[in-house]
Amino acid sequence: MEGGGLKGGCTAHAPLHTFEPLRRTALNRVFVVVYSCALFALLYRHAQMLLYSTTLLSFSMTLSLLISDLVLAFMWACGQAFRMRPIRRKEFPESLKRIMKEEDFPGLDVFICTADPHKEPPMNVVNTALSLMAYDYPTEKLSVYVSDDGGSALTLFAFMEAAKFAFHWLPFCREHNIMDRSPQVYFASNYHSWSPEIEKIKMMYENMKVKVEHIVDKGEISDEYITEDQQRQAFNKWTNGFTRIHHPTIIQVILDKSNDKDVSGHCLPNLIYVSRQKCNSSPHHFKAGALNVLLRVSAVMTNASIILTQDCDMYSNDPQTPLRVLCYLSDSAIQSKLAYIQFPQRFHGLNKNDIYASEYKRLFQVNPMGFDGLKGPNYVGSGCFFCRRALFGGPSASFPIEVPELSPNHVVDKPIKSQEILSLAHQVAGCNYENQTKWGSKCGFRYGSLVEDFYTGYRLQCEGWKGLFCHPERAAFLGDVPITLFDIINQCKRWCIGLCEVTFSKYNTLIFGSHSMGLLMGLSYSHYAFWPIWCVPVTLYSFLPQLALLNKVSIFPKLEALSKGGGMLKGCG
Ligand SMILES: O=c1ccn([C@@H]2O[C@H](COP(=O)(O)OP(=O)(O)O[C@H]3O[C@H](CO)[C@@H](O)[C@H](O)[C@H]3O)[C@@H](O)[C@H]2O)c(=O)[nH]1
Ligand SMILES: [Mn+2]
Repeated sequence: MEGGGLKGGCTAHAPLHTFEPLRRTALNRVFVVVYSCALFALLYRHAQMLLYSTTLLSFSMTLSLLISDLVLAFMWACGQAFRMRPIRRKEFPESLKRIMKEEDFPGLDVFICTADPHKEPPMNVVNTALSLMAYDYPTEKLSVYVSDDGGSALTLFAFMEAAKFAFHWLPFCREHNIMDRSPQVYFASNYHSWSPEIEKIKMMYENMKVKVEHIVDKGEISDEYITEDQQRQAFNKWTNGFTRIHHPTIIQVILDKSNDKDVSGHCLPNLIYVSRQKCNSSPHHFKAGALNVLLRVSAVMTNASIILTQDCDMYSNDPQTPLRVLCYLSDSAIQSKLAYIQFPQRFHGLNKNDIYASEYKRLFQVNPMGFDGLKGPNYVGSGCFFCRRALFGGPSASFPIEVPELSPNHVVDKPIKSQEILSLAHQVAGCNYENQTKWGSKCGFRYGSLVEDFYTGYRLQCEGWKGLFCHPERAAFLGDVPITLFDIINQCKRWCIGLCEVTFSKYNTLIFGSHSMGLLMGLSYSHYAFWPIWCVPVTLYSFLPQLALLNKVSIFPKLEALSKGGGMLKGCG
């Protein structure tokens, strides 16, 4: 990307970031050559066997072997692209202060997506939001937007409670310099010493938790919990005809940085609840649709130049994360083409040896380093900081957008709760707003695949944007893995369908991808896009040995046959 060796964005004294190639790269390249020769020999043998086969049985078995091994060889070849130039990066947030004052930090809009209060408990979503609101970042530059695709009053209620708790929690984190800023994680850990102050804030948290869990269990908010008129007005929007798939837009500014100060007098970040309009007649495009609504609503309200997209089950595990991001974004050498900075998805609650292999370490931690040495990692949906501009056209040309207020250059000069801002925000969150616009095709998060993250990152990189992989030792975010077999199979099915949608479109990673980004990037993306075809060799290989045994056919060469130089098998020949 930026040349070889140990390099980085340098100031006069210390670098903000460096990177170095991994040591085994040369060895990997030699291995690829040797192993490719072996693969060609194997495929040659299969082809020869096919030509010499005499019975239908031996023919079909050899053909199955040939197909399986062709698929395996193709997947292997794609995977090797990651090993051609893997790099490891390091950033030095402590050097940041020397070149940048806090007043000059860019704005940061955080997007959290949730879709179902029963599958994604509001208490978890609230913990994610609190951990992000408590970032070590100037609060007047920070806004947190919550997209509720479940359109649930329970989620809104949970956030109203969370806002009250934030008045105490944020100054508490700052004063005690706490690392675990998700209250649930902090109070579950037992390393902090007891003090009356900790006990007091823990009580507050427990009270909130009991209240929220109680209303979620009951499925409705009883009158006793609604204390303010403003709250009552908000909940009145849940009228009789309101369902999760058919309802009007609800936008609620829960915290407003220009008015709300925490108990120590510091301003609080904006906290905005958004449930976009849903109607049976127009497609909602799942998470990509939700993110595009947030992109527009946030443009109208705050229009920060950096956006963090976050799944509701992924809390922040390190309050310094945005400073790491600034180490890259403030480097003018890479700024102009940089679309996003991806952190790995890491998970908590796995047992030490991860016996169910839920960590997907290769997918989320190893392969992205390989991508990073080329044009950058794929976007994985959560833990990713975008430059807003990247979602509005290519690196050299952005196109005019239908409403000037949505443009990334627009400066918001009205209070967030003003009537003009609120009515425009409602308008851009409507379900028919995107008709006849470029949203989802050229602008914003891209539609057309169930894996909108993979597809969006891919399309951005095809346009010429670059990504960057940031993998600090302490996990920046920690999330949940699916824990039931049903959930895992469902996730797997969703990913496979989404990837097939990309593979069988005109944006095929092998053809379009290699053409736009070069062969290695095309192969790397194909390693994911073609992931569903693993099922071909896995299925064939699980039946072949039994069939061969039953029919007394041997499918692997015998040593003596090989030493005679023929390689033909008695049974199959
Ligand atoms: O209509 C929808 C569906 C989902 N979501 C949210 O999208 C996120 C991811 O959905 P989930 O069902 O948890 O999918 P996973 O397979 O666990 O997620 C992985 O795969 C997705 C699709 O590739 C990515 O979007 C995610 O970021 C990535 O973590 C969650 O926060 C949901 O609340 C919505 O907002 N609206
Ligand atoms: Mn998930």
